[in-house]
Amino acid sequence: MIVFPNAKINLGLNIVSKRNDGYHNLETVFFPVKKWNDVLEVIPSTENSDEFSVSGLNIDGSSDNNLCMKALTHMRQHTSIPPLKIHLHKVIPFGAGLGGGSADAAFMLKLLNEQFQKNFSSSDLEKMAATLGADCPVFIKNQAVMARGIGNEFSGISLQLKSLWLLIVAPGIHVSTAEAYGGIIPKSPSMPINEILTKPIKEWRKFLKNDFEDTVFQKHPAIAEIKENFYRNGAIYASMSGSGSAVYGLFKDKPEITWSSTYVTHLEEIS
Ligand SMILES: C[C@](O)(CO)[C@H](O)COP(=O)(O)OP(=O)(O)OC[C@H]1O[C@@H](n2ccc(N)nc2=O)[C@H](O)[C@@H]1O
Ligand SMILES: Nc1ncnc2c1ncn2[C@@H]1O[C@H](COP(=O)(O)OP(=O)(O)OP(=O)(O)O)[C@@H](O)[C@H]1O
Repeated sequence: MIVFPNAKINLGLNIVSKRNDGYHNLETVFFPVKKWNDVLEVIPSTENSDEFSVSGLNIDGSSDNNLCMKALTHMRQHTSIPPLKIHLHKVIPFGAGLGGGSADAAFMLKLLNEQFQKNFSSSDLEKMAATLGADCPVFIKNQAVMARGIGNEFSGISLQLKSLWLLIVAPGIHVSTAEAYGGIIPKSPSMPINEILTKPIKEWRKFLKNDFEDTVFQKHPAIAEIKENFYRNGAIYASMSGSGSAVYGLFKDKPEITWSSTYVTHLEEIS
C-alpha cells in the first residue's frame, strides 16, 4: 500500500498561554498543502522483523526515531501488526514548520488501520496521533480547521482560497520547534483568527500574525527577507509557517520570483 503524506501551513498562529506540562496553548488555522507530498510505501516483510529505508531528503536520526516507525510502534501497543517493509521517500523539507514528519506519522496510522482492517475511528486515531506530536492529529482528517489547545482541539472553518496561487519557500534553515517556543512571551490575541479570516484577504496582512515571526526573524534575517520579497512581488498575504523556517505567500496570479538555488520551493494553484 502506498500513501502520500502532505505538508501543512498555519494561517495565523497566536501563542496564548504556557501550560503546566511545558506545552503552550495556541490558536491557529491549519491548511493542508495537498500537492506537496512525501511517499510512504508499506508491504509485508519476508523477515521476522521490520525493515525501514528512506530516500530523498537526508533526515537526521535513526530508524527508531523516525516518526513513521514511532507510529507503528504506538499502533502495536493497541493491536497486533505483522512485520513490515517500509519505505519513506522524503520530499517535504523538515524543521521548516510544514509538519511533514507529523504527516508521515498520521498517514502511517491511517494506512495500518485500513490495510489491516483495524476499524479504529478517526477520533481513536487522533488520540494515538497526539502521543506522537502536537501537529500530528490534524493530518488524520487532513482538512482546513481552526485548532486550539496544544493544537489538537479542532473546530470547523470556512475559507475561500480556491484558484489562488500558493507559493512556499523553505530556505534550508533548521528551526527547532522547542527552541522557538522558548523565545515567546504568550499573550491573548486581540482578535480571534476565525474572525480575521472572514475579512477580505488583502486585509489579513494588518491582522493575521504568526507570533513566532519576531524572534525567528531577528535570529535569521534571511527568513524575513523572503517574506518581504513575497510582498514586493504582489502577494496578497505572506507569513512564516509554524515555527519556521518556511514562508508562504498567497497570490492572485501565478508568481514568477527567482530564488537562491539552495532554497526549496513549492507552487500550487489551490483547488
Ligand atoms: C509550531 C507548530 O508547528 C504549529 O502548528 C506546532 O505547535 C509544533 O508541533 P510539533 O512540531 O508536532 O511539536 P511537538 O513535537 O509535539 O513538540 C515539540 C516541542 O515544542 C513545544 N511545544 C509544542 C507544541 C505546543 N503546543 N506547545 C509547545 O510548547 C514543546 O517544547 C515540545 O517539546
Ligand atoms: N518522517 C520524518 N520526516 C521528517 N522529520 C522526521 C521524521 N521522523 C522524525 N523526524 C525528525 O523530526 C524533526 C522535525 O520534523 P518535521 O518535518 O515534523 O518538522 P517541522 O517541519 O518543523 O514540523 P512542525 O510544523 O511539526 O514543527 C526532524 O528534524 C527530524 O529529526
